[in-house]
Amino acid sequence: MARQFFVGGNFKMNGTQKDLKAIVENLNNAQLDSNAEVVIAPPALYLDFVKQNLKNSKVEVAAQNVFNKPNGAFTGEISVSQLQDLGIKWTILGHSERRNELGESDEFVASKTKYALDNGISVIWCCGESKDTRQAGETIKFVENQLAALAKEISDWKNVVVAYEPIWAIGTGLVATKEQAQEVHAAIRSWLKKNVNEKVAEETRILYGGSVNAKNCKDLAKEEDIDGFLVGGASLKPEFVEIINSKQ
Ligand SMILES: O=C(CO)COP(=O)(O)O
Repeated sequence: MARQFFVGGNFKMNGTQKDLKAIVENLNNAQLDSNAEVVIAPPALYLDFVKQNLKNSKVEVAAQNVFNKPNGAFTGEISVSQLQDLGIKWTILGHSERRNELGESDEFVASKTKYALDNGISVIWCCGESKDTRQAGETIKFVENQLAALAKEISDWKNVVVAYEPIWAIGTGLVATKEQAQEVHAAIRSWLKKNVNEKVAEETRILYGGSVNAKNCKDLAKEEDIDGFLVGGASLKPEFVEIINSKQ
């Protein structure tokens, strides 16, 4: 089964209403690859604003994070039911910026992923190694450990998209080579085959993230196990359209 190409735009903590309106209008007016699935993740404060302004039915809105408890006394968090209330069907979880800056453990990320999936929210689950881990030759072992923590919690992978984002490539302009990315994507797929099952390995989309831009996306998109991208900085720019269309 061919996996549908998937492109996510992670706006991170960027944009005001004016900026976001311009980004959304650019997407509204663009010709987007009809075979690509596209989601954009604005800051939580603007989820509804972006959704209301989005007129291109090809594009869905995602949260950048969601909590693992129902509504209640959890200051600063947002709940699955609040996402559902706005008609949001996706969330990113386990981004390295949250793991590293905010101390989210593998177990916490896995628990939030389970909670979101159990309650009908699809998840872009992120993994990826630091520069030190890569230099120590431990990239694959590291990513496999992150996967193992997730696999302990979840059994249904149907609504999971994996994003491999090496930390040294995020926001640095140092994109992974297509060989480096393909090697880890293939390792993730073979881990899924061995530890979950063949169908999940075959069907799960594995995205690459880290300094993807209009120039490097086409070559990366040709790799067998790269099923799309999770884009940071370039998703705020008009070139995001070229990245969405990189498989055309
Ligand atoms: O972290 C990323 C997407 O989640 C990648 O960010 P950049 O594309 O800015 O490197």
